[in-house]
Amino acid sequence: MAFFSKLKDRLFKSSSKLEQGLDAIIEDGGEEELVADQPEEQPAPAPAPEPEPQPDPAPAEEPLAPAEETPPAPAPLEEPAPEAEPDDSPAAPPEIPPAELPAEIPSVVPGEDAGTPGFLGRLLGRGTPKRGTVTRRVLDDDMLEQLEELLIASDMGVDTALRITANLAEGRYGKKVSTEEIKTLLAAEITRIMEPVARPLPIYAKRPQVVLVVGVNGSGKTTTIGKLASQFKAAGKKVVIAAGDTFRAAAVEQLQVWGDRAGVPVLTAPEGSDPASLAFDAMTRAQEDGADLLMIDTAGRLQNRADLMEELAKIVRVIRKKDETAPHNTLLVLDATTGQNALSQVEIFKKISDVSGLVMTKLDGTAKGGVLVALADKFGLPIHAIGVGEQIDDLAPFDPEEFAAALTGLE
Ligand SMILES: Nc1nc2c(ncn2[C@@H]2O[C@H](COP(=O)(O)OP(=O)(O)OP(=O)(O)O)[C@@H](O)[C@H]2O)c(=O)[nH]1
Repeated sequence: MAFFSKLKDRLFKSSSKLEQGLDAIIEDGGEEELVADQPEEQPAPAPAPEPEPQPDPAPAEEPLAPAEETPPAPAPLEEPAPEAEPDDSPAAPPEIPPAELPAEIPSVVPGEDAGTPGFLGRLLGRGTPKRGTVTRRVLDDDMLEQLEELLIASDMGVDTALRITANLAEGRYGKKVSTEEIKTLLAAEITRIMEPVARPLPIYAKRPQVVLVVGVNGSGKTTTIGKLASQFKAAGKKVVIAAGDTFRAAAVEQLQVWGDRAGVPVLTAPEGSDPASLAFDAMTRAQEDGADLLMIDTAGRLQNRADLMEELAKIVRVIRKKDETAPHNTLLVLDATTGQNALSQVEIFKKISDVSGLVMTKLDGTAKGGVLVALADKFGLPIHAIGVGEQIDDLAPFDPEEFAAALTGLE
C-alpha cells in the first residue's frame, strides 16, 4: 500500500470520535432539505386515467457524483522529512496568520450531493439522507455549544476549541449548515492553525549537525531516532547515534537494534555512566568520521525533574566545547495517545531544555490526534514529523491539510 493511503487510513481510524460527533450534531436538530439543483423527484401524477407503465424512475441511478471531487494532495511519500527543506538559517518561529476562513461555502459540497450518504453515514448506516436531500442545521448557540464540547472531547483543549467555534460562527451564525459543510469549515480552520507549524527538520550546513532528542520514557524517542536515522541514511547522509540514556540497559539495546536496522553506528557507554561523557565521545567520533548528523538519545525520567534538567544541561555544555552552536535541534518526542498530557510535557521540556521542534508519535490508532491542534495553537512549535506505526518507514512529514481532512472525516 502506498504510504499516503496507509497514513490516511491510519489517521482515519483516529478521527472517528470527531467525525461521528459532527454527524450526530447535524442530525440532532437538523432538517432534511431537497438539494436545489437536483432533478425534481417525480411528483406522483394525479390519478392517471390509464394505468400506463410508469416511465423508468431511474435518473436516480446516475453515477454517485465523484464529478467535482477535490483532487487529493499529492502524496508526500517519496519525501523523507529531513531532506525536504535544506536550509542554512536557523528555523524562525512560525508566525500565525490572521484567522481567515474561506468566505462562503458552496451550498452543496462536492461529494455531498443527492444520493451520497457520506462516509460515516454509510459506515454507521444511519442518517443517510434520502436521495436528493441533505440534512442541514441552523448554526445557533446550541449547536456551537455542542461543537465546543465535541472539540474539547477530541483533545483540542478548551481555549483552542472556543477559538475554533468562534471562527466557525463568524458570518455564518443563524445560517444552515450540513455535515459536509461543517467538516469543510472545521478542516479549513484546523489547517489554518497547523500550516505554520508543519516544517521538516531543518538541515544546516554544520557538520555534524547535532540533534538532541528529548521526551518522557516510552514516548517513542528510540523508535523515532531509528526511523530518522534510516531516512537520513537513505538521503545519503552519514549518521551517528549516541545512546545517551545510559541508565537503562534495555534502552541502549533497543537503540542498537534500530541502529542495525538503519545501518548506522550507535555509540554506547556502560550502564550508569555519565551521559554527558558519552555525548562528548560521540561528538568527537562524529567529527572525526565527518558525519553529517549526530543524534543523541537522552533519558526521559521526569520523576526527578531537577536531575534530568541538570543532565540535559551538562550534555549541552560538553558538546558546546566541541561546537558552540550545538545542539542545532532539540527534538521533543511526544506520544499522541497521552492526549492533553502532551501539553504539560511540552511545558515541562520547554523549561528544562531548549525545545526547537516536535515529533508526534503513535498517531495511528488513537482517538487523541486533536491534541496536535491544541499544541500548534498554544506553542507554535514546528511539528517535524509524525509517527504512524512501529516500522522503520512509519515516520511521515506532517501534512496539515491531510491531517485536518483525516481528523474531521472530510473525504
Ligand atoms: N503504534 C505506534 N507505536 C510506536 C510509534 N512510535 C513508537 N512506538 C512504540 O512505542 C513504544 C515505545 O517506544 P520507544 O521508542 O522505545 O520509546 P522511548 O521514548 O525510547 O522509551 P524508553 O526507551 O523507555 O525511554 C515501542 O513499543 C514502540 O514500538 C508509532 O508511531 N506508532
